[in-house]
Order: sequence, then structure tokens, then C-alpha cells
Amino acid sequence: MIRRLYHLWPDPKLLARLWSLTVIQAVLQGLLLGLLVPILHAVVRQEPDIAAATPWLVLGGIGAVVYGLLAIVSDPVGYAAGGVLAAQLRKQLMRHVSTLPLGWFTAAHKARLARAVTADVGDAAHLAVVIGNPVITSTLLPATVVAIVFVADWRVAVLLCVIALVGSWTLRRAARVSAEAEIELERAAADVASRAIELGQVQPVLRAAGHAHGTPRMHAALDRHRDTYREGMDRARRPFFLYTGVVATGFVAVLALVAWLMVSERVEVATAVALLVLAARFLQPLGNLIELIGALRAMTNKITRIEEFLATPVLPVPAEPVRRIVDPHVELTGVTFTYPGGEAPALREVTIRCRAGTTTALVGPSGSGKTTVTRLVARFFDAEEGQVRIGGVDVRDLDPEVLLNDMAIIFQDVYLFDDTIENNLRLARPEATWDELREVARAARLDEVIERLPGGWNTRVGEAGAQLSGGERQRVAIARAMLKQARIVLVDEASSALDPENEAAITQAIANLGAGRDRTVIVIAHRPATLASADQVVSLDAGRVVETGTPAELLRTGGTFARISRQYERARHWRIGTVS
Ligand SMILES: Nc1ncnc2c1ncn2[C@@H]1O[C@H](COP(=O)(O)OP(=O)(O)OP(=O)(O)O)[C@@H](O)[C@H]1O
Repeated sequence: MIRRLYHLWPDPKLLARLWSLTVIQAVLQGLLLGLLVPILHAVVRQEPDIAAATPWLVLGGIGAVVYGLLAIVSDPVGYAAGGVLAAQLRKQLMRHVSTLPLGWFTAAHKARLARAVTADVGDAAHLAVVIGNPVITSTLLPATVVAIVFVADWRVAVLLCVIALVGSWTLRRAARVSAEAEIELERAAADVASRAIELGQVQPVLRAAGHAHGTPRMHAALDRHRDTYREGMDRARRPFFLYTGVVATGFVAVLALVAWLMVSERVEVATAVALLVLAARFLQPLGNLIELIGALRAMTNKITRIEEFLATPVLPVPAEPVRRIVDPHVELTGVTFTYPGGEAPALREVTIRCRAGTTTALVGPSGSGKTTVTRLVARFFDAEEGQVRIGGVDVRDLDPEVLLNDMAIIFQDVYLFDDTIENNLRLARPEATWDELREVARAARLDEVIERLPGGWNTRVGEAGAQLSGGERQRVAIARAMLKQARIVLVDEASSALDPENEAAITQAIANLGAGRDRTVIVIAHRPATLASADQVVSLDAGRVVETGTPAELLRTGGTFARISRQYERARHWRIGTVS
């Protein structure tokens, strides 16, 4: 555990210093106790020899002062270290995050990241200080005491070793049993949580069926949780009792042995008293260890989560990456790609050429691989076979920062910061002038949205942009891409039903985006107008390119694209018909 903690920190010097202080204190405490043997020898006799005891008493006094000073120094150092250690580890995690492939950032991984950076790191750092010290003391102090007892009487030392061995076996067992009980309890708690969510979600149905207070499944889950809790507590308590029993029985055994040694005149009274005091100091920290079991397990779980996170493979970057994109020509050649953990390839031998200054529309049924094409261009993942090139350079040879600097990605669900429209745009280029801001707002058809808003450019968009509709948020993102002067823009056009005004505005905004002479736009198109205005349409099906051509050419050939276009048109008319 101590070793794992030590290796977790990039710069463990502070931890090493802190623990060294604790090691010195624990050993010093043991040695001070050892002074009892010569002192009692000198004092516990018919005529106490104070002169013989004096040097030991002086030594003990000096030791006590040193111990006190160390305690004064180490306590504040420990508390301050908690914050410093957490900050160090957070920095290391954030550095690691910045080297992970963007494809790693799924909802589940993001939640894990948030947990690792906040709770896990803070708790691990706190526990490293608060738990590390007592664990070191509770193991080193008894070890020092045993060494001293060996000098005084080897038989008592052997007995203490036996108690320690039996105690450590019981302790391990207690830790294992309580870990198992905790897993079962977590499982039962998760079951209750999902039933509770279900209860909330299906309230109308439950009320209609007269089960407003919960389904039989819900009650069964609650019963299971209660039983698991009771059984778990019972099971976990047994080894704990056993351990306490081992420690208590151990002390009785030491008492009996020392009494026998004294009665049989194998040791003097002074030694016997010293041995009993030392045995008590040996057993007390051992007894404390059981209290630390829960905290140690919590720390192990946190460390494991942080270690797993730090072991996530990073995005490979060449030693001498290409630091310039000469022209934004995008090219996929024979690309095959399977998602990590995926069963079938999401793309198979895909070849697509998008010339600089053109707009390519990707179409195809759901799951055909359109999003995957854009993810490989943005290097969220690397292709297994084939190549993705930008300006003739393999994206794997490009500096990832250069690639992302020259690229804008407009997702279906645009995330905006809870800030003003102006600041959300300036994120792309803080130094942009007002003329530039107004120009991109016009081109992205955002100007009409801004005019309507009460605070104009200063209107706050709310949490994640909730004050704006999906279509309006996408217009902000398009304006942002224009302001960034990104030469490669990847757009996942909003597929949800938009009102006619938003629909026309987005189509126009994407067309304006593509009008930039030196800009390559790849759009996952969901609207006929976007398809019609593209320079090239690539039709995908089951991860393969099935058609490529201009919209007019593909309409004439009557293939997949023509069929999808007809479907789009029908859906459009159907929607207009129902509205009117
Ligand atoms: N993160 C992922 N992990 C595993 N498989 C994935 C992942 N994302 C997509 N897939 C799979 O890859 C295939 C292609 O998905 P992709 O999202 O590229 O299709 P799409 O054409 O964009 O679909 P849609 O129009 O529904 O967004 C699908 O079979 C999908 O299930």
C-alpha cells in the first residue's frame, strides 16, 4: 500500500519527507520505551541506584524533547502536505487528460474523470497523510518494541511475534470479508437506486395501476438490501471479534509467561515490569490497526481508480511532428476502423477525397459510419488500416495541437458556456474585433437571434446554452468556427425537427461556411437543402462508401442517395402538412 501510494505521485519527495518523520518518531518511541529496562533495573531493587539510572533518565529526557519537537514539526507539515499532494496529483491527471485521444471522452469516462480529479485525488492525498502515518506507527512501533524485548528476554519476544503473525492473518481475513460484504452491499444499493429511478419515471403508470407506493420489485429490492446489510454486518463482525480476541488473549498469554518467568526466577522483577509495559505498548498499536482497515480499503479503491486512469493509453505523437498544415485537403484512403471494444468494424476500406475549399456531405442510414469518418479526421481515434491525411500529411504525423487549431467541430448538441453570446464567440479568438464578430454573426445567421435577445450580445446563454434553441446554439457554433478561421470544419447538422426559420438559417449558415475558398467542410447532412448545395456527396452504408458524386449525378443514378433524398422530401412535406 505504502509503495503504491509512493509511486502514484510524480514527485514523492514531500511524501517521503513526511513518512520519514513518522518512521523516526515510531522508532524513537520504541527506543524510549526500551530505556525502561535499564532504568527499572537500577530503581526496582532494595536499594535504588539513582546514579546508575541517571544517564538513562537524561537520555530519555533528551529523547522525549526530540520526540516532542518532531511531533510539533510533523503535524502542520502533514496537514499542509495534504493540499500540496492533492494539487500535484491533480496536475499530473490533467496533464494525462490533455494527451488522451478525444474519442476517450465518452459520458462514462468524463464522469470517471470528474470523480478522479475531485473526490479520489483529494481523498487519496488526505488519506496518504492521515492514514499513512498511523499505519506506519502501528507497524514500526511494535517491530521496534519486539527488537528491544529480544534483548531483554527472547521467550517473550517469540510470543509477541506469534501474536503478531496470528493477528496479521486475522486482520487480512477481516479485510477480505468486509470488502466482500461491501461489494454485495453496493450491488444491493445499486439495485435499490435503479428501482427508485424506475419508481419516479413510471409514476403515472403506477398510479393508474394502484401501485403509487412502489412495485413489488421495488419492495423486494428494499428487502434484499436490508437482508444483505444485516448479513454483511454479521459476517464482517466475526473476524473483527476474532482479531480483538487474538490481541486480548495475546496479552493474557504474555502476562502468564512473564509471571512464570518471574516466579521461576528466570527474570528479575524489574525486567518483568519492563516486559509487561513493553508488551502493552506492543499490543496497543496492533489493536489500532483494525480501526484503520475501513480507511485503508477506501484508500485502496481510490488509488486503484487513479492508477487505472493514469494507465489509459495516450495519443501517440511522433518525436518530430509536422507543425504546419499547408492546405486543408482531407483524404481517407482504404480506412478500416473498429471502436475499442467494438465487435465489427465501423468503417471498412473507406476512401474519400475532400478537396480544399469544397463541402462534402456525408449521408447514409443510422449507424452507417458518418460520425466515425469525422472522428477519424479529427483524430479522436486512429485508423487500424489505411490512412487519414490532411494536406498530404498523415494525421498521426501532425502535431495534435496544430491539427485542432486548424479545425472546428460542430456537434449536433452544441455545448455553450454559461456566459454572454459575445464571450461564447470570443472563445474562438479572444482578440477578434467587433467588425469581425458582427461579420461572422451575419454569415452564421446569428445576427437575427442576437437582435431578438433582450441583452443582445450581452445576453447570457444559461447553463450549457439552455436559453437558446438547438438550432440557435448550432448557429453560435458555426459563427465560432468562422471566427476561429478554421480551415477544416466538421459539422453534424442538427437532425431534430427544426422550425422552418431555424432550418433555413442553418442551411444558409453551412453554405456560407463552405463558401470560404480555403476551407474544407465535411457535413453529416440531414436536410435536402444542405445536400443539394454540397460540392460532393458521399453515401455510406454499413461502414462502406456506396456512392460518391455531385448531388445532381447521384440523383440521376437513382441509388441510395436518390432514395434518401426522396425520404427527406417526403418527411418534409409530411411535417409541413401536419403543421398547417
Ligand atoms: N463509441 C463507440 N463505441 C463503439 N461503437 C460505436 C461507437 N460509436 C459508434 N459506434 C458504432 O459504429 C458504427 C458507426 O456509427 P456512427 O456513429 O459512425 O454512425 P452514423 O452513421 O453517424 O449514425 P447516426 O446517424 O445514427 O449518428 C455503429 O455500428 C455504431 O454502433
